[in-house]
Amino acid sequence: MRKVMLTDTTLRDGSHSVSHQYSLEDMKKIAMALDEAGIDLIEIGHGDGLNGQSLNYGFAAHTDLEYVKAVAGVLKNAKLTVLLVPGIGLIEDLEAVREAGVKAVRVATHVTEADVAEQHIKAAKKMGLFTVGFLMMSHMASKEIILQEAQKMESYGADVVYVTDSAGAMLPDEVFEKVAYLKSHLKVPVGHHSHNNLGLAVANSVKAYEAGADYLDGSLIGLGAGAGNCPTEALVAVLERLDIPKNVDLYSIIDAGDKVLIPILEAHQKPLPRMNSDSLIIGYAGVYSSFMLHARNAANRFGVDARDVLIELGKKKAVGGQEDWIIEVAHQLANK
Ligand SMILES: C[C@H](O)CC(=O)C(=O)O
Ligand SMILES: [Mn+2]
Repeated sequence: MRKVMLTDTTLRDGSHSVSHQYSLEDMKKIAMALDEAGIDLIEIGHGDGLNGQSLNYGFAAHTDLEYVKAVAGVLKNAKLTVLLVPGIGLIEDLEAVREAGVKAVRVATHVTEADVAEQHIKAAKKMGLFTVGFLMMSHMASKEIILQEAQKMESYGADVVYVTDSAGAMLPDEVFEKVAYLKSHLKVPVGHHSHNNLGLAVANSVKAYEAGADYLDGSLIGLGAGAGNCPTEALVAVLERLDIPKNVDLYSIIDAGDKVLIPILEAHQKPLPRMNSDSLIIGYAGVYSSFMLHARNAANRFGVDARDVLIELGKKKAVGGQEDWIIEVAHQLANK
């Protein structure tokens, strides 16, 4: 059986769950626990990636550079990783965090827009970074289109390409079909990042492995946008039951969640992630997970149902970066 590499995103996607308010000490403690447990890549920073700090996406307690500087020195084995959405993050931002100790980057684009990653992937490779192409909202495109976009990322130099289920909208057979198709046509390895909106994150991750994925994602206790990500500790337990080799130790990763992350969430007075009716609707409607908070706010403001706002955005095929649309949609629904 081939080994699976695990990326933990508690400190990046998971930062949505703490409104991007991790302190430097929180980041350090969690990163050390993940590193000790054997996580291969630890992704950190604002939930929306490098330079995500804005009125649209929310201001973080610290800049990405401050977080990177705090964490880089405490990791022994894991690759310190950031996420970059071209247009939100700039090549200069990547250069700055690379100088501060970042070893890997995931360059994320909407599933049909790999072209916008060309300069960023090429620049990342030139900087000597392990570079992952991250095709978001992969439920919105056919396997043929995903392959076409993945091949672009591969041609720019990506070391791995991800089928990313940003909205937690994909079903197990769909994950298998799309990952297997990429695996049989790409030269580089394939990865899968899941969200738990339909309660399928662990099952979909296992399906992705069975289809040939070599990289899988999780976050401690499933922290993350919307219903959260695939819970790393549950994924590790299932991989262990299936005898799939990995570098992560089960008890240490469980302890990282229980003894390190949960007390930090309690100190921030933040609830643990769970599937609720809103996040279920996100998976059902097939919209981006981080739309949830904005949809709730807009729904309250205009006196409409957040579920209708999300379903309408799904019909309009709204993508990350179009958060301003949420208010417009809520306003239109209110005027109907
Ligand atoms: C920028 C996004 O939050 C990346 C991600 O984690 C996803 O699409 O899912
Ligand atoms: Mn995500």
